[in-house]
Amino acid sequence: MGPDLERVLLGQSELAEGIARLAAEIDADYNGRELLLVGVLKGAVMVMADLSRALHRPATMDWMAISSYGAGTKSSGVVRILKDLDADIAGQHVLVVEDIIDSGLTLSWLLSNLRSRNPASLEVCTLLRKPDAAKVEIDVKYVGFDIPNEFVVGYGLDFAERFRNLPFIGTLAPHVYS
Ligand SMILES: O=P(O)(O)OC[C@H]1O[C@H](OP(=O)(O)OP(=O)(O)O)[C@H](O)[C@@H]1O
Ligand SMILES: Nc1nc2[nH]cnc2c(=O)[nH]1
Repeated sequence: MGPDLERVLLGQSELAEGIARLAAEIDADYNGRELLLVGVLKGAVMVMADLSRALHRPATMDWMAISSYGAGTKSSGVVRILKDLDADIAGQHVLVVEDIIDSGLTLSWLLSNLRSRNPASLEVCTLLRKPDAAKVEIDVKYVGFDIPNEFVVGYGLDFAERFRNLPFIGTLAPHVYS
């Protein structure tokens, strides 16, 4: 695991089961509707890659990059668009794919931004959610795992750009961020 990590929270097989469960729910709900998956860079890359391949339906993909965390473990509260969507989403069934909802501030901002572009429907799928960290209420239709209020890394999630390529989700050892 390495000295910079404290413990494994979700291993590879648990993550694969969670993704398969989410894909089955989405498959059932979107029967007969064309789906546009909107991935939120960079953290959602792994979720998007695995979830999209677990779906049994055609789906298009687009990407947005927004940032509110800078290099540390606390939300700055200021959301910046680093890369916008390539195409218009008006009239489309949009499913936002996220790695984690922590305070909810990023997603709350993103949803109001996307809603103003008049999609036919707008829902959210997140791999992880921290119920005890929520600062705003958000209606999230698809949640992989509710986790404790600890900073996690791996499977796309970083600390100062490190750890994104770990195949599992783990917690950081305190010496890394203190
Ligand atoms: O609910 P919140 O407290 O707002 O936090 C959630 C956001 O933080 C992470 O992104 P980050 O800004 O770290 O960018 P990254 O995906 O490029 O790592 C994550 O991907 C979410 O978008
Ligand atoms: N890597 C990482 N990014 C986050 N962004 C919001 N919460 C988290 C977290 O727990 N880990």
